[in-house]
Amino acid sequence: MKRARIIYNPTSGREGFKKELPEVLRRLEEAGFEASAHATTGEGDAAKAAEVAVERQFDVVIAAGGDGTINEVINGLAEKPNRPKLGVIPAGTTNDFARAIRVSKGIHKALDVIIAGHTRALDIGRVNNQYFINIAGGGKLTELTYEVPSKLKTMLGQLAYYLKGIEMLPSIRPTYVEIEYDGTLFKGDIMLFLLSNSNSVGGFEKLAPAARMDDGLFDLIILKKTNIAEFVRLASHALRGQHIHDKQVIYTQANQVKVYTEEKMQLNLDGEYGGLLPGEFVNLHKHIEFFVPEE
Ligand SMILES: Nc1ncnc2c1ncn2[C@@H]1O[C@H](COP(=O)(O)OP(=O)(O)OP(=O)(O)O)[C@@H](O)[C@H]1O
Repeated sequence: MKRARIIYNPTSGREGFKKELPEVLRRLEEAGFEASAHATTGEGDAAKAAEVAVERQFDVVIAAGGDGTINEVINGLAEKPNRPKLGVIPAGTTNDFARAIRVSKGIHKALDVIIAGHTRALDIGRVNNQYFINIAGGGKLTELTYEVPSKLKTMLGQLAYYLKGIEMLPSIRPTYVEIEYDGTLFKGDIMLFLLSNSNSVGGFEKLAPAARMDDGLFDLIILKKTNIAEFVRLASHALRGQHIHDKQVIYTQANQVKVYTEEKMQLNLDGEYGGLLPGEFVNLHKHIEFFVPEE
């Protein structure tokens, strides 16, 4: 019998998963799994729970929560040699990663995908000793994702980010960076850089239009120094995927990217604070097998 370990964040989103847990366990048992669950207790706990699940030789790990929880679970699995298959149940405020792998938002629909059993090996990113699945970035602008209080996010969802973004806009300054990508060197002042593994980022579905999750490459976006008016114009273009040809934007693909900074620059990994740059990013090709809908 296959064994599945659910790792869920009882506080994420509108706390909906907790209520559904008994039914989720029942359905997994009915589908032939021996299933058990771990409720995370706070920061870092989902990663630890994932490591324990590998040690206990679970065949499947199911991460239920927002992007933060899935990111932690990946961090717990990434360095292990015998990685279990990973199912994702989007139950957070931001579920960019689930959207990227076409797992729809309802808990039971997501569970259907896991029970159906179709999997695909996907790339993940590593920077210094941390892992990310969807996106890494730096620059003042990316910092707004963790300056939004989580209570506000629970209440307002995506809107909370936009409100915070508008509030922060006047204080966003460019930063001098040197970015080396697969042998090419960029030097200059930037508003932000993003390394994306998927094309679904913070509600911008067309931010990295060429991104594929199993091509061994990141999509690299560098937004050079702009004023506020230019920035607002570019953001509206980005919603339609029209930013990639702009002269203020570098858009390319790379397997390895090094980012050097002189002043302090925070690293954002999947929407959470990931320490300070500099960093060396590597795309780990088809590193984890995910349950995805059959195309
Ligand atoms: N029991 C808990 N109490 C408080 N925080 C927790 C608990 N378990 C996990 N967390 C933290 O919540 C973070 C965010 O969770 P997650 O991404 O699953 O949900 P979310 O609803 O999208 O949350 P957020 O909107 O805050 O990103 C996790 O990275 C983790 O540090």
